Amino acid sequence: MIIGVPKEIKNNENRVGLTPAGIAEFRKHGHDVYVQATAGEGSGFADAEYEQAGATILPTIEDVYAKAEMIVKVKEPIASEYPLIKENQLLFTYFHFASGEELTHAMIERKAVCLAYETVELPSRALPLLIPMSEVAGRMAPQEGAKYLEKPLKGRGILLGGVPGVKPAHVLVLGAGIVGTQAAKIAAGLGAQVTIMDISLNRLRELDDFMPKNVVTQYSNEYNIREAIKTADLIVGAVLIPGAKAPHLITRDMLKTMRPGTVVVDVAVDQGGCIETCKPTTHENPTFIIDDVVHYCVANMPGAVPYTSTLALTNATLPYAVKLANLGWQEACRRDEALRLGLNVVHGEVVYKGVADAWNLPLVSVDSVLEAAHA
Ligand SMILES: NC(=O)C1=CN([C@@H]2O[C@H](COP(=O)(O)OP(=O)(O)OC[C@H]3O[C@@H](n4cnc5c(N)ncnc54)[C@H](O)[C@@H]3O)[C@@H](O)[C@H]2O)C=CC1
Ligand SMILES: CC(=O)C(=O)O
Ligand SMILES: [Mg+2]
Repeated sequence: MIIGVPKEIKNNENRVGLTPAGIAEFRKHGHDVYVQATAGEGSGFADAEYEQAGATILPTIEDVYAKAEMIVKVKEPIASEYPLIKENQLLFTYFHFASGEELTHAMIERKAVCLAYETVELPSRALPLLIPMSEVAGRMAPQEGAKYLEKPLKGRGILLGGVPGVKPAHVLVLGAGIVGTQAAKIAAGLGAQVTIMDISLNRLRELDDFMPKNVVTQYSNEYNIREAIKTADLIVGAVLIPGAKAPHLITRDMLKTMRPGTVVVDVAVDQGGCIETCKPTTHENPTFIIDDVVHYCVANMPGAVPYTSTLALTNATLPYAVKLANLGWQEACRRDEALRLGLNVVHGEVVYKGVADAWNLPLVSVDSVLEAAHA
């Protein structure tokens, strides 16, 4: 198969879809890989390293899309990339369709095969291609929150860990999955008083067993959230209903009950956000203020730490990408239920329920597109 790796063009997105080690793996299996010039630079990989590993460097993004049968990248295509996408081209990347109506319609129109990292799902319900970036974003959330809590950045002016004789900050984490757990762990490590909420009691039981004493678990419901936000200094949004729009756990009216300078880091913004007032922001301009609450809603947080993130992401994606190249997407998805769940939009049809529901589009069964592709 011919694989293409374009340079990411989203604001401050410094990750890249394949490392030189990934190129070597593809070459071992007899595939050809084309990498856009300087695609790996932001993650510390020079063109020469890709070439040594067996890739061909192409000068422009147009060249890469024109050559490739499968595109391996990081973030969803953005508008200038839409016209480059070819019918039947396989795109293996994050899409977050449930928060991107224009993107959904564009991919339907291009008749591409969109296999989304974030909905590849194991029988255990774990999301193996989301986990590594959730680990990164979860660990970043208290770090970013701590920064924006500083007074010159419009926060309350409170130190997460306090000091002897002065109370630490209160950090509220909504969602106790990968992002939430990592965020709670780091916030606790910095000395904050942490409350973590989830609707899964089993998950809260697990956390209760291994979290330090300054992390308290609490069931997530509107009553408890309304109470907790009154005293929270930093709120981390970390809920997920896979492939679907995030529920709004903090609504606009609730902001007025929060203290001025409270910071919300809505990591779930890539699925629409769990705080109603969150809108996606960029690393260039990460925050905005509504009702004196500082909103940090960067949809590609790991893009800011590409030296860590690219390796973490490609460790997880590469075996799946190689499987897709070896077998073709149809056979790979027939054999691997996890990959099959990654199919979101195929040849102009929406095949993932969360996406169809989000934009009121007809849902077509994955089986029927796999059958059609077989025929
Ligand atoms: N902004 C960014 O750069 C990044 C964003 N993310 C996003 O972060 C979000 C969370 O991801 P993960 O932690 O990997 O998901 P996860 O599936 O591991 O955890 C989500 C948790 O939310 C819980 N939940 C669902 N409804 C809830 C409710 N009403 N109240 C409280 N908890 C509820 C679930 O029970 C689950 O434990 C996703 O939207 C993901 O795409 C992940 C990485 C980077
Ligand atoms: C998961 C995601 O949206 C990211 O890593 O950017
Ligand atoms: Mg207020």
